[in-house]
Amino acid sequence: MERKQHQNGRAGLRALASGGGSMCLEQTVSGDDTPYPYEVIKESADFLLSRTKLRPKIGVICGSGLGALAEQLEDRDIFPYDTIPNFPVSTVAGHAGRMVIGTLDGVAVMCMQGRFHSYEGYPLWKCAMPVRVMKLMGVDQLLVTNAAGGINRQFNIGDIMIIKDHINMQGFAGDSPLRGRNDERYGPRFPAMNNAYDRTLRQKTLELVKELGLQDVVREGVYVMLGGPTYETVAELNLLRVVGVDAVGMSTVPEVVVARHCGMRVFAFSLITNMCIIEYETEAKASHTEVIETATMRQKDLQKLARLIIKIMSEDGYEAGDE
Ligand SMILES: O=P(O)(O)O[C@H]1O[C@H](CO)[C@@H](O)[C@H]1O
Ligand code: HPA
Repeated sequence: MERKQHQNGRAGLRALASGGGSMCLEQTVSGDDTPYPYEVIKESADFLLSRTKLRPKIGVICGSGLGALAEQLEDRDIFPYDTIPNFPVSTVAGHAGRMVIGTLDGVAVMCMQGRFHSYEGYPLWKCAMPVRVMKLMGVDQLLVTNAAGGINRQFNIGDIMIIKDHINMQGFAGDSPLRGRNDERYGPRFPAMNNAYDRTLRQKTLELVKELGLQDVVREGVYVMLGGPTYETVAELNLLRVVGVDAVGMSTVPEVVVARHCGMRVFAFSLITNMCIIEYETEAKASHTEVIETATMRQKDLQKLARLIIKIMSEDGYEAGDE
């Protein structure tokens, strides 16, 4: 049953966080260079906690065109991003821009129906700030989904790639959602990033996809995030192929880095919405229309897979620090 759509959020510390306040916090949060302090994130978390009875321990981030999963939740509380204090807003087609808290097969989950990308003008820490909000609400396992272009020539459009590792290209260039003063309440200054994508969850999922009839379309591979919003040139794609990338997108890595920093267990998959074009002699072009069309076509299977992963997560019952 749909419960309510919240409309009356307040700006809260938003003015303060953007430099408009008068307390000493002002000096530490004066621009996009500096992640929101703990208190600002806590305000967003407390806002949501005070308006839902549910206490989700599992978070979901829906990629381009993949937000229909949020429609499957029962007993939903819906919060458009512009009603949540301190939240950015979604500006991309296929990202509804709402936080949906509800139950899926009896399990409480909070689901971002749409995410934030760096090409929208957001710094990486702001793209990933909802993950910290989830953390302060009690979430300790995160399912991240995205639409991605297939680089691996064995892949087909519509395949689902379980992410086993990523290449943090922005990190190579000195940018990171963790750039700036480290807050030990989330995690250490230098977090490890091997096994970022939980091995047990990947193994269990791979064992069980046969029961869903998805064994022929589920793959594993390496994801790279580029800044976008341009799709890749042929030369760029050739470079990515050489360094072992299987799929390319413009998201996910900042969210996963922040989730791992604060001890969350992470599972992520890419829907291969298009095959990257690596020939010069062609009129074909990558397009967001194709991305959304494929995502819409593959909704049912993606929802089946997401339900399976959420079931595995809830049965395993993970808490930060368990590994
Ligand atoms: O990663 P998600 O949000 O699924 O979206 C992907 O699709 C868009 C490009 O078509 C880019 O935003 C890319 O990152
Ligand atoms: N490149 C980058 N990002 C993407 C793509 C792509 O081909 N498809 C979906 N997101």
